[in-house]
Amino acid sequence: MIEVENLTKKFGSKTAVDHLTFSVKKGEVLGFLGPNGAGKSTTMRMVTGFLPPTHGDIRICGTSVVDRPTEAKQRIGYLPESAPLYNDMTVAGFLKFGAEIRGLSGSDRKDAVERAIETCFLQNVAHQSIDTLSKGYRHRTCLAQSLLHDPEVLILDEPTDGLDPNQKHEVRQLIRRLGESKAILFSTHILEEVEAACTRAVIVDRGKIVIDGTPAELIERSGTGSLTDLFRNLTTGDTEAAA
Ligand SMILES: Nc1ncnc2c1ncn2[C@@H]1O[C@H](COP(=O)(O)OP(=O)(O)OP(=O)(O)O)[C@@H](O)[C@H]1O
Repeated sequence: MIEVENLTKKFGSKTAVDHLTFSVKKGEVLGFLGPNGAGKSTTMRMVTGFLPPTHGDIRICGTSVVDRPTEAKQRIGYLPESAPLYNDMTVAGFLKFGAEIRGLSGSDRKDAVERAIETCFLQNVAHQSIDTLSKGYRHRTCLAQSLLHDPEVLILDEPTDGLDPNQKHEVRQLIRRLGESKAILFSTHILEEVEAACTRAVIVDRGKIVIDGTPAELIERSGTGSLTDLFRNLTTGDTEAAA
């Protein structure tokens, strides 16, 4: 459902993403790992059609994001790294607004908002103003907006960043559950997330994939049973600092 082929992004003389090729099938949750500056967010922004690639293409359910971006984006739910929220709206009001933007109206809009609230366990805060929410609930509200149109593909940029351990656990379980019927690509630099939420993971370093496998395969490849050791052996540390 997600096919990334030879995806490359250059910013001036800097190559942020370097000929990446991978795919994600329905029922797969692909963890996208790498150190700071490895090219994760740049890749996510190209996959979701917000940034044009220098080379390469992305197909969402067979539709090219480069050639037919509007059609491709209709099948994607996207949680960006710094997800935007309107603080003066209530949770339900924000989701209703999001559903309207997605072209839903009448009972379809009402059903979409109710389903997103239920899926992300937002019932208790549905009528609360967003500026009064804890970080975890704000995060879940952002996740809920990405689900409104029941997309086949979900792209989540560091979906557990800044959450406490209980909230991280809940969001990982939610990702796993959603992954049963969708194709999910999510970026993280938290290694425990590979075992907790992914069916497969890739590690990128300086814009290139350095390993691709199931959590069990990655642990075996580490030689020590530690994903941290594998990560440290395959990556070069902070790319910004290295540059
Ligand atoms: N708009 C831009 N202009 C110039 N360079 C950029 C731009 N966006 C990203 N970069 C550079 O591209 C590289 C990859 O950045 P990116 O944000 O994709 O990394 P990341 O893996 O998401 O990092 P982090 O884990 O810190 O979020 C970095 O060296 C970054 O400085």
